[in-house]
Amino acid sequence: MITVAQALDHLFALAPRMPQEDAPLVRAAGRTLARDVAARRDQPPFDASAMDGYAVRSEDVAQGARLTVIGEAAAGHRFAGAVGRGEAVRIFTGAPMPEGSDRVVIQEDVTRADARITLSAPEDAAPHVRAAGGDFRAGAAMSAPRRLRPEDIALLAAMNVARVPVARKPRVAIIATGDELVMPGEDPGPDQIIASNSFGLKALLDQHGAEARLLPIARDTVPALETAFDLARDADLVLTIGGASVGDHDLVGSVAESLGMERSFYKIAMRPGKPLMAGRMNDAMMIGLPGNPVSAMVCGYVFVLPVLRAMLGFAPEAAPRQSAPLAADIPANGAREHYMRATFDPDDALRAETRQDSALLAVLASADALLVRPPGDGPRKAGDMVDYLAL
Ligand SMILES: Nc1nc2c(c(=O)[nH]1)N[C@H]1C(S)=C(S)[C@@H](COP(=O)(O)OP(=O)(O)OC[C@H]3O[C@@H](n4cnc5c(N)ncnc54)[C@H](O)[C@@H]3O)O[C@H]1N2
Ligand code: MOO
Repeated sequence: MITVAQALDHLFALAPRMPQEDAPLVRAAGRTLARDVAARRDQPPFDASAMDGYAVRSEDVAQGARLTVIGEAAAGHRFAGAVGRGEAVRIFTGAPMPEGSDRVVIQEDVTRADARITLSAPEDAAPHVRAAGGDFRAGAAMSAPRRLRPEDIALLAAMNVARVPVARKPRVAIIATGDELVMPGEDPGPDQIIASNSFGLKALLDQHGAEARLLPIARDTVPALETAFDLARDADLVLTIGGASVGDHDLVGSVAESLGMERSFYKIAMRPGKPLMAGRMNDAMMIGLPGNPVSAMVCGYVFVLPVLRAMLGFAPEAAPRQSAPLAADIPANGAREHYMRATFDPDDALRAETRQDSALLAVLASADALLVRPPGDGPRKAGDMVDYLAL
């Protein structure tokens, strides 16, 4: 069996990089920027007023000073003339500063009578002017790769980038396998259960930038699996769930190989998730996940998400780990890296769940983290620092 780190290296070597495509701004949130983009203009493009008030020359500002209002500047409408000594221009937030003026006195500090204003003691000495290019200059770059957040979309819009170069969404085909499975909402027979982890994986992958598709459940027969792989032909990544172990009905590996899958590895020294397999399948990549619901989800976090990020153009890196103190003693770990379901106490200490069976979705759903135990780790005491993956 190989280690988790070795498996990740193999997976990164198999992961196809997504081509670039253009997305309109309104569709770009959550997508991954595929190359650096540059601002097409300065922002603001002119010195602009930051307040509603009067644009003046700063040498004219004194308590009791009286100035003549010679015109108006509003956002989108500049004042055509210039402000001379003893003059002011009525101005509103966002308007270009008139020539000659270098300061805005806010209207709260002014008494107006017809075309005359009198300045009272100013509340502050701030000029209330936003300098041209003060936010960003033309040519300023947003660097790729970057998962575009709503604030990035706003910045791209201000940069006048209407179409955004993004990585194509990786197409992931998810194949749940097993005679015992029915879809949620169906009427299960007495020996049947509801397919669950396929839905969890789709949610996980879609949330992280994939376009995941659930194929019909494949029965434990060679023709059913062949049909499922055929339906997955256009995928960049084929994810199977179940049928990965050593039982008589575990056919996924052999059927995939008969269809041209070149296996890269099978079995990892980890718990849960041991019977993971992966390989190249024609132009796509195939990952065979173990069927146990928690095993499949844990492998989703530990392997599939880092692969997805690599496909989107991010550096090939393991899922980020954090550390926290243990809430209670835990016994020595075995020879496999253990991803234990754990919750945070109110004091932020991490508590391993007592029940760690890889079939228990309720335990996984109430967990905050996967506590990572290295292979052969000795017993640990409350207060010891441990690594975890946040869920
Ligand atoms: N003799 C051995 N038996 C098993 C071993 C082993 O090393 N030697 N490994 C065990 C481990 S660890 C795991 S994990 C499982 C993985 O088996 P498979 O990948 O072949 O999965 P299945 O047998 O098809 O299913 C296991 C379990 O999960 C349920 N399942 C499957 N798919 C789904 C789904 N989409 N949604 C919900 N539940 C699903 C299935 O009904 C089974 O209960 O093998 C152990 N056995
Ligand atoms: O590896 Mo299995 O995934 O331990 O339950």
